[in-house]
This record gives sequence, structure tokens and C-alpha cells, in this order.
Amino acid sequence: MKQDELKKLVGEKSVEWIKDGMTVGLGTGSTVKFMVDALGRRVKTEGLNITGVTTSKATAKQAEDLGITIKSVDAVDHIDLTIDGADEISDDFQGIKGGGAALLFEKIVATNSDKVMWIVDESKMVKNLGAFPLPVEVIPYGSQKVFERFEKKGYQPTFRKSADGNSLLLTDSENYIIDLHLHDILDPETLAADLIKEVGVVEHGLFLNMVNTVIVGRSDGPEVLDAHR
Ligand SMILES: O=C[C@H](O)[C@H](O)[C@H](O)COP(=O)(O)O
Repeated sequence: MKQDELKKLVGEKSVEWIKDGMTVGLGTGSTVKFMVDALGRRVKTEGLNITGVTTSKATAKQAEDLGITIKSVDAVDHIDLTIDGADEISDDFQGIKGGGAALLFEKIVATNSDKVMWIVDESKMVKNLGAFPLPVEVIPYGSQKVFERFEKKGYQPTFRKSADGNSLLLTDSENYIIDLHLHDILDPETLAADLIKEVGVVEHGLFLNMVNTVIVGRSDGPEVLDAHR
């Protein structure tokens, strides 16, 4: 099966966890896109009453176009379940997210959710995190200084470019992304603590101790894994 087919498989499987009346966090990315499409179909055919809390302008637009009611995280008293993609998931269910630059809202929504589910194709499952560049969202002002400090620490930073490659990418919150090429992250907790104390850093893409359930797309079908938290 091609990667896209595996993404579709898990996207469609995941909406089985969504029940009538739920408030659902809707992640961002190409895998989530399949999930939101499938949810839109259920809302239409089954008349489900769902409130969606989105994590990016792109997902908000898609959900609205499908007739899913959208509210801000500040306008809901709780989120029952958030379904999101991931860039890497380690053996012990820690994750890297932000390949689509949506890590800040994704982490806010995940942190305010009763349950978090990640949906990924099997290529995202790794032993240790770090082959995928770790995204760090930074305020534009002073970002060159943050970049230089990351260089000195050996984090091999690169500023993320916009799709046309002509300027720096701006997140939905109009910040920059610095990607860290770390290759192998052996102690994600220590790294996370180090990154977040850097002045100018808004958030980083290490999502630690956050996920409850992972659905992995494999050629022989979706595999549901329980993170036991
Ligand atoms: O910022 C984007 C998100 O963290 C995505 O969920 C992540 O990058 C995975 O995206 P995709 O499903 O497109 O591989």
C-alpha cells in the first residue's frame, strides 16, 4: 500500500472513536485531512452533533466547508478527544510534531483534551526520535540570536522556508520555525526543558507523555496501540 493509502486508512478508522455530542480536537496535516473528510461524511449522513476545535487555519477551513461546527479552544469547557497526525512516534509513545508548522495550536489543543489519539502511517514509527528535524517555533524578533545559540549547542538549526522558497515560513501565529537536525534524541525530557527556557522560543515540537492511543496504518490493516496513560 502507498503511504497516502495508509494515511487514508487510519484517518477513516479514527472517526469510529467519535460519538454524537462530542467536542473533538481536529489536528493538522495530510493524514488528518482524511480524518476530517470522514468526519464530515458522518456529520452529514448520521446527523451527528459535533463541535470541532481546530489547530490551524487550513483545518478550520476544511471543517467549515464540510459543515462541522467550529469553536475556539477558549470557547469550550472541555475537549473529549483530539485526533492528530505526527511526524515520528518512538517506542515509548513520545512524539515529534510540527512538520506542517501547526505545533503551537496542536499542543494547546492536545493539552486541553481528555484523550489524545495520533494517526500515522507505519513509516512514522521509530525506536528513538530525531531523524525527523525537530521544529521549534520562535518569535521573529531576536530569532537570529536564538538560531546562533542553537548552533553553538550543536543543534544544527535551519530556518524553515515558505513553500516557494523565497522567504521564511510564517506560522498561523506569524512566527518562524527553526528546525533542529539532531538525528538521535536520547533524552527528550531534558531537551524539551532546555528548549522551552530559551527566550524567544514559543513552543517546540516534542510532544511528551501526551498521547493515549495511536493508530498505525499497516498494509495488513490499521493497528491500534494503547499508550497506557
Ligand atoms: O504541524 C503539523 C502536524 O504536527 C502534523 O500532524 C504532522 O506534521 C504530520 O503531518 P502529516 O499527516 O501530513 O504527515
